[in-house]
Amino acid sequence: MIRTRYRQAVKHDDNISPLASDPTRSAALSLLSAVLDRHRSLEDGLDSLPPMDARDKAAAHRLAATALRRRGTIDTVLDPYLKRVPPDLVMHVLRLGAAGLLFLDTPAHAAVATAVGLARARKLEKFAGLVNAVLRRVSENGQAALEELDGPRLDTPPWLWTGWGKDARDIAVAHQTEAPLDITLMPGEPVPEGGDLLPTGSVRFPAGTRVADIPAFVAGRAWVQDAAAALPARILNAQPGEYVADLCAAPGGKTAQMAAAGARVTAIELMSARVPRLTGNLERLGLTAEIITGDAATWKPDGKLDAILLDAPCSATGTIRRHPDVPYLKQQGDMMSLAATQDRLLTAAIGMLQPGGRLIYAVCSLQPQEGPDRIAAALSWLPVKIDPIRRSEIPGLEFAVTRDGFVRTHPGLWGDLGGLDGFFIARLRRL
Ligand SMILES: C[S@@+](CC[C@H](N)C(=O)[O-])C[C@H]1O[C@@H](n2cnc3c(N)ncnc32)[C@H](O)[C@@H]1O
Repeated sequence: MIRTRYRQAVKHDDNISPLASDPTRSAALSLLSAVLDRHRSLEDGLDSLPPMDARDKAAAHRLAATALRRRGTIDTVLDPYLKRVPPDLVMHVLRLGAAGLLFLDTPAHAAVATAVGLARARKLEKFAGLVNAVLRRVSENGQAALEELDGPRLDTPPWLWTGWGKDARDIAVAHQTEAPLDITLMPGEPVPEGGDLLPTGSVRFPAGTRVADIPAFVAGRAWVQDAAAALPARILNAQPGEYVADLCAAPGGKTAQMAAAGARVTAIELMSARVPRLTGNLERLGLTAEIITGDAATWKPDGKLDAILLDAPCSATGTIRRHPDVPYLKQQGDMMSLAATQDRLLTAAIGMLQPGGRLIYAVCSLQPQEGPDRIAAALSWLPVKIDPIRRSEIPGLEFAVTRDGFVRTHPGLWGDLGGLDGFFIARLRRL
């Protein structure tokens, strides 16, 4: 049955529209290939694109992100129409075409014709007939096929699903939709038009809002930061004049929060390539911090610190709805080395604090090995105690405070407000 369909479909080759490949689809193909074939991040892929119109680039990003977000579902829909698995690049052309057809309301003739044009432009003429035939089938039958499929499950790698325990389905459902745009405002800045003030203080705009269209951002009075990512610095609650460090700082959202609160901030960043973004962001906001390029685990502060924010390097599985490339860049096997790095940073951080000083440990991860397990380990060998986070410290998210006094957010929470990234946050005090 499947093979017959395929043979019949190939005959449609004669009807292919001569529409040439457009820059958006060509860029989207490069992005998809960067992530799936070369295991580079979407962000790196975007940086490597040739100069192009900003709107085309944004559209390419959206198309590639949708193909990644829904890859399991898309591949399942395509499968019956493929006699053999085609070469990777052809498969990506099909994925992009199907993403447009199934999830982005691209009209059938445009989705098919641009995919065929793209195949030809990439010297894949031999497969133009296949692309045409398969995508025609998807345009005819794809929506009906979708109704039979468990999208959240298909689009989530099993090791992640297992790690998310009872919340897995809620999280996976939330990943199917593009995240809204959240910003943090400088103290005293009024809520910009079109934005909704969230109970935790962040301001939210609908998904797809261009940050360049928000006057407060353009004026250097706001920065992009998910509502959950704004919580660690809010909970740290740096006071004017306090000596604090942001141990893993770039691109600087949390450094900016602490500097805006009037603290004396030292921001440390290991990757020199990420430092210009940190400095650039602070300059744009007119904020000051001492910036150190180096390993936070070996940095020595100028005296003991009042407070530390350790936003540790992690698997970033809490940010999948914003970064749908994460499941293709990280693997279960990475957990051990990330946990070891976090333990090293936690140990160093405690040594920098004055007695009674507070440490906020945060990870944008949903994996237990990176959150509660690291705190349990720290409690067993470091001179620290848990300082439980109180529900009143995160208004509107009281239910995210665990029995142990940690904060655990995930994208399935706040569903009516548009969700939020997954974070684990703990506050420790040096004994
Ligand atoms: C989760 S990101 C930090 C995000 C940042 N706190 C913010 O809110 O904008 C982690 C950062 O830590 C940096 N990093 C990783 N290991 C580090 C180390 N040993 N010392 C300092 N920075 C490190 C990474 O390069 C990355 O920029």
